[in-house]
Amino acid sequence: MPPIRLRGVSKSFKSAQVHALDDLTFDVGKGEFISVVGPSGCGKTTLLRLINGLIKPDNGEVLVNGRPPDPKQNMAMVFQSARLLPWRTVAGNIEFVLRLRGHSRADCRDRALALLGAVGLRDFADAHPHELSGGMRQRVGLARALAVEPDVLLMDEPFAALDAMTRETLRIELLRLWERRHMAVVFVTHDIDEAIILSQRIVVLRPRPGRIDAVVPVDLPEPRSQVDPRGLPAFADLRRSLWDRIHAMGREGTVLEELTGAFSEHAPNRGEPR
Ligand SMILES: Nc1ncnc2c1ncn2[C@@H]1O[C@H](COP(=O)(O)OP(=O)(O)OP(=O)(O)O)[C@@H](O)[C@H]1O
Repeated sequence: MPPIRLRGVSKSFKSAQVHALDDLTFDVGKGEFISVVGPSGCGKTTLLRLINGLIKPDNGEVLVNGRPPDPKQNMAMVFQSARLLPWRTVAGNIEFVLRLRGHSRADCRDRALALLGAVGLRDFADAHPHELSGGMRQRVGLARALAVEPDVLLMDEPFAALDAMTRETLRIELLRLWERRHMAVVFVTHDIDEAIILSQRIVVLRPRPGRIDAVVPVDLPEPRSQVDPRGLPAFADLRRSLWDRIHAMGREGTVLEELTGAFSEHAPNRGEPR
């Protein structure tokens, strides 16, 4: 059984009369890194919330390690902002999660320091969140997520609020951690290049209701923490084909506005008529 399995999953928000997701079926394999892309409102965050069990599907089945999602499972989520406890130190934020899992005080401290070392923040263990930059706080968020040794890691646009250089550094750090630990990752992003750089497969969603438009394999060299694929012709081809797919959604007249807003920063041929 793969770590994540979805079969015919649909979800509506009746109060808002929104049919958010319709008939989603796919698996995420052990140690697989997949990204989910699609225009604003196509249901990416809803998909993550279904996988971590915060909400339940109306139809179909979501299984994590063969069971319905349960907060006690080894699963972690990273959001766009790290949501740290401001009154705790950096190490204290990680220790807190470990204490909840029943680790001894001394063990928590050792583990927290090791994790902070892994994300390059060992020297900031006793600082408070307000003393850190946005990128550093996201690193702490990542370390805290890894503290539970998740076999499923869900990430909702974790680098979207960061500047380009910090984003680049954190991508490489994430890849290094994933290459070492090989957890199953579902990474939501608006950034097509980021999706290609990080993933082994990309799930493209189309909106209203959110459906799978395609599941695209990324056949580029690994380990990606060492081989930057952006100069390769295969990268350009894949980027082009993803963009063609997304523009085709726009031509169908369903999503042009959202696409222009959400994807324009990275669109090839920006501003050129198509
Ligand atoms: N709790 C909720 N109640 C009502 N409607 C909701 C709720 N959560 C999501 N929706 C609606 O479901 C649809 C999908 O939302 P979702 O946040 O999953 O999209 P998204 O692809 O993550 O969007 P974005 O890229 O803008 O973050 C949207 O139309 C949204 O308004």
